[in-house]
Amino acid sequence: MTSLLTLSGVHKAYGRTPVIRGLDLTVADGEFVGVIGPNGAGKTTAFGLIAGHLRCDSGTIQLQGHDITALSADERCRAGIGRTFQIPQPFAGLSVYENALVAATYGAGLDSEPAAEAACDALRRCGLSAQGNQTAGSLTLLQRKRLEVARALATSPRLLLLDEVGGGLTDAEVHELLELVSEIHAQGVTVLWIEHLVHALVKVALRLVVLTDGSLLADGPPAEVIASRLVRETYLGSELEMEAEVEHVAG
Ligand SMILES: Nc1ncnc2c1ncn2[C@@H]1O[C@H](COP(=O)(O)OP(=O)(O)OP(=O)(O)O)[C@@H](O)[C@H]1O
Repeated sequence: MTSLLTLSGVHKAYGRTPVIRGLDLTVADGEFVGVIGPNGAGKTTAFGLIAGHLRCDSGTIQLQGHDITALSADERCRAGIGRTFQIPQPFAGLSVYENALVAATYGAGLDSEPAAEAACDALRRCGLSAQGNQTAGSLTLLQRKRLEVARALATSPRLLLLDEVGGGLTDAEVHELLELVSEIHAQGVTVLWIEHLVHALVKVALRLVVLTDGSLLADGPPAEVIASRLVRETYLGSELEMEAEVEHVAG
């Protein structure tokens, strides 16, 4: 598999507080990578750096061998990076279809006809075709999660960054979301998914990376990473819920 995304020696501080410390990460085309780590580890910051919503202090980011470090978020979106946000902010008064259309038009920069096609396609893939005319504000929580994924998909990404889309869902709803993301991955989209629901993530991710204090603590097959003593020790004493997640998966 060829390399799709490469982070080399990436650093980022907020003021004087370093948050990402020399992060190196390579993701091959077609991978499905889960990203875990305690609260404040820098996971969302790393996504912001990859998607261009934040700037690296130093280091480089490459997409398909091209240096994208200096590109804006819009340019990176057009280069094939789509993302969801931890706190989804759909246009509540617009219809579901219009929300996807805005992403295709302004995110991906498509003209009206291809944008309409991309929006419809994204809604279909996310099981929201029947809700196209409903306002986004009237959706259930699971449908809002689906819409968040659809908005990212409407930009036709090669690399999809999912930031805790599973939060707040019931087990059955999480299962539906896993199926949705697995289908998207099977359609050829490379997935990088931050999720606190480790037990759910390990069912679908083929590789797991653990971020702690802004650098990689572990990287490998999910079962091996979760079983690693270092990883389990990192979660010990962290939030109880997370500790339980890791212990539950490790058995
Ligand atoms: N805009 C900001 N300004 C200052 N500090 C920030 C900012 N955004 C995040 N931080 C801090 O940077 C650190 C890393 O935050 P980040 O959200 O990247 O971690 P995370 O691993 O995604 O955490 P969580 O799992 O809680 O979402 C935290 O200590 C956070 O408080």
